[in-house]
Amino acid sequence: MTTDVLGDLLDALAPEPSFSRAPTDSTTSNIDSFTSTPPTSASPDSIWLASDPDLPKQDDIAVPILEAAASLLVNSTKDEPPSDEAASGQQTPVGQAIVVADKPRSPEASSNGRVRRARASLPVYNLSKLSSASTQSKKRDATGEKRRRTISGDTLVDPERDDAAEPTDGSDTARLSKKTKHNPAPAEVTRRATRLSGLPVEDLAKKLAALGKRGRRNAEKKLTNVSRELLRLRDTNEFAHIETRPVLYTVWRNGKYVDSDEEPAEADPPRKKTKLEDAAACDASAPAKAAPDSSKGGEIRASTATEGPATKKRRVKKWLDKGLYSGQEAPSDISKALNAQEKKKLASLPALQPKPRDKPNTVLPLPIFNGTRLLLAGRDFKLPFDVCNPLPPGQPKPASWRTMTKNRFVGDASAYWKKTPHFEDFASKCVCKPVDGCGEDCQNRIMLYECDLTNCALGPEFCQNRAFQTLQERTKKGGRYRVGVEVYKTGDRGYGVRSNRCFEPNQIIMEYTGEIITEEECERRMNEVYKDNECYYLMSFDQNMIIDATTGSIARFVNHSCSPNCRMIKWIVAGQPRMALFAGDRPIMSGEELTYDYNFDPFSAKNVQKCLCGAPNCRGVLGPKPKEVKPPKPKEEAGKKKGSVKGSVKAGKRKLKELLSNDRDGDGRATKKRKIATATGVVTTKTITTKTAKGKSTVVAKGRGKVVAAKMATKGAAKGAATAIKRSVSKVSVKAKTALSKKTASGYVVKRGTKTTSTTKTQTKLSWSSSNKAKISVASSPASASSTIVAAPAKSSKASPSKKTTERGSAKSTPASKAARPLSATATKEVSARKRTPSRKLLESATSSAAPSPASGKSKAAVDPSRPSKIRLVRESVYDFPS
Ligand SMILES: C[S@@+](CC[C@H](N)C(=O)[O-])C[C@H]1O[C@@H](n2cnc3c(N)ncnc32)[C@H](O)[C@@H]1O
Repeated sequence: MTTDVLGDLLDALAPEPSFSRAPTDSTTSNIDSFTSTPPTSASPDSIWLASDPDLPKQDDIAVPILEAAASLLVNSTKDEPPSDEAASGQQTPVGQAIVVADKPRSPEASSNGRVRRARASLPVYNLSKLSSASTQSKKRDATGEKRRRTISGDTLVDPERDDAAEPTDGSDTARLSKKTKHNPAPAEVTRRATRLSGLPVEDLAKKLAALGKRGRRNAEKKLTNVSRELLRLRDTNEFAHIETRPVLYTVWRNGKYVDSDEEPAEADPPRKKTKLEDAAACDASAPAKAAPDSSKGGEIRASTATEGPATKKRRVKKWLDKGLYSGQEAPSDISKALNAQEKKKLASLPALQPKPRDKPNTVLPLPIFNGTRLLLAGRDFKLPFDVCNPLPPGQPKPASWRTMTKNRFVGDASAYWKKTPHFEDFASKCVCKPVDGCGEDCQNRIMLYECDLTNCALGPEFCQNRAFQTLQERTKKGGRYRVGVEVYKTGDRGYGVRSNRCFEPNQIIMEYTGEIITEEECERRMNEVYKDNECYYLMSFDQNMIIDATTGSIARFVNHSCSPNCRMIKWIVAGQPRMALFAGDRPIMSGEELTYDYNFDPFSAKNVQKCLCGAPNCRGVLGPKPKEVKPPKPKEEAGKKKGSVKGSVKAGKRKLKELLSNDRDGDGRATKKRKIATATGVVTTKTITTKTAKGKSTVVAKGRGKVVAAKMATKGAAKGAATAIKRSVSKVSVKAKTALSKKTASGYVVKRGTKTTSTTKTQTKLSWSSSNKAKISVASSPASASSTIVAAPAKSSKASPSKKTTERGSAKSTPASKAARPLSATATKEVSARKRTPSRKLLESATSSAAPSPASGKSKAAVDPSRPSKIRLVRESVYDFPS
């Protein structure tokens, strides 16, 4: 009996994937296809899933069958009388064989093969629905029966066949399936853990091993047979997971299966209470409360009472389809705006009537038809204040050039720089307090020295005189807004630089960097390297050196304008001269082209370029700045300005420049107009006028002239109009010690008078004078507080009249007073020629221009004792002679 049962069991198990546990090599492929075969009577899906290695083991699937068989085995070994079902050829289906409620402790197995946990209270589940048999529930039976196939051994059993068509091989599994179908589970079935059933759950592999050789061979043989059937099955829709019948959905509620056929249709689940209902409820509970106001509420209640659950009425936003100004009168003719009648009507709108209790409206709304008018009139688009407004991509770009973010000394420049440490003589140190914040009165600021740890007691949190540091901070992270400028192609002047953000007045914008070269190197480059260039990026810098920004920052692309919005200013930063572009006195808007006045002196007519800046005051050519002649102020006005000028004198170089015309000393006393050597013929004379704010010292300026690279005479358009140029204005603060009779290598001569002051502000006017080995006479007219420097060419007679000569003097620039000027293309080319052959005519005119000096030919300064203490800071420079 046991052997028969086992045989049946093997037959039943033959097509099951569990057999893949002991495959032979020859059957591996079959097993593969076999394991991926979906439908079996036991659990089709699980077989398909078994092909996935990540999914539960196949043992788990085989276990229920084995257990079912085992239960049969147990029954048979005990020789128990067959039950009625068994007698009638019906056996307990798998689902029922697991547990029956009235035998709680009897051996049982989970219907789906999974080990169940024991539970203290044995809840009653409708296992026929929950278990795999539940998939064969009534509904499933009705709709999904056709899909079920039963595999018995190697024979597919047609589920449509009636009971008479019993499987021929007597497969228990097939029978079991049938029984399951025809014997619905009893109403009360409980779930029990398999491990509590007492039956050992044997491993299939063990069972196979126990079969012996022959048994295994039989089993394998059956497997190969089965696989052919399964291969056929593979082509079915079911295998390909093509659903041909509708999917049935089951309903679960509170963790329990709800059979819609069995259970009476429940009322709709409680809807979320709408606010309206809440309101109605509230109203119902407290009618007295709601009664006094709102007839509306009453309506709502009425409607809810009569119509049942109220649906929320959607609020319709009028303006969605009517527009923002819906309900307002529009002008009959929008091009004429409102006529009087319409205005009157508009004014009578109740919404516009003043209410006595209303607070006054301080924020005025836009006029109602503002938009209409704007559309009709139009307006240039302009972004708000500090919005970054870069150009769109795809702009033409200049040919690539090597950029340099820091100045670099090239060749002898470094050595030359070190040899002349004249800045140390004027090393500035401010005495500002936190409350001052290194503002306009800051000593360093006036001297154009940037504050740092060494020369300023205030930290960066208080000090406002750290423009270069601020610039570095601003730009180090990069980004268009932080950089704030971009190169763009202008219509007629090549490339230029525009702002893509706004800048405040006098704010630092970008640094002008490049290679710092000596004059000789500049000359060499002009003759050899740049000889075919159209644009030059050379600018006079400091100590007669030149910045060549051919390799440098984008500041080199900044164009000239006769009415500029920026300035190029040289500052001393940590002892080093640095040049940067600063915004002018007015703010710069986003999108403006950045320009500064080149104050450009071409060396020859060849180099005169037409200026295309388009400013109303355009000089017509790229040339030097004309002399500023301002009408003298009426006395009264001058008197009124007494106090203000005093303050303004402290205001630094830029403000002093403006105040030059007022010519007032530090005490507010009006001074006489400075004598400025006027240009005669082609000679350009530089005059340095100094003025101090305090003290009574006498200053005599004396020194030797030296050609400054950037001092270029005008020719061509500027010919004959060469004028004394107010070159730069600076305030110089000198310590008493250093100020005393100190002649510096840079050509400054500073003498102290009777009293010393620790801080003295000096206003410097610089004009250029020409000379050949110039002996500069500095003369102070008793009547004038200013010193005029005129050229007294000592050996002019020796010069050939046919040749131009310019001799370099020994003048050095002050850190603060030297303006940045681009060099003309041929500037340096002609310098050497001029050195040797000065024009007699020019020299004569130079001499004549020295005529006002009482002591022509010698440096001399007369002192006006009536004048207050002054330190006159004189810088001498000799200008070359234009032909
Ligand atoms: C330092 S570069 C400026 C950048 C130059 N536009 C470029 O494309 O490289 C100086 C040259 O620009 C031109 N330039 C600058 N400003 C000008 C102006 N206002 N009118 C005419 N040309 C100007 C002149 O050719 C001048 O020699």
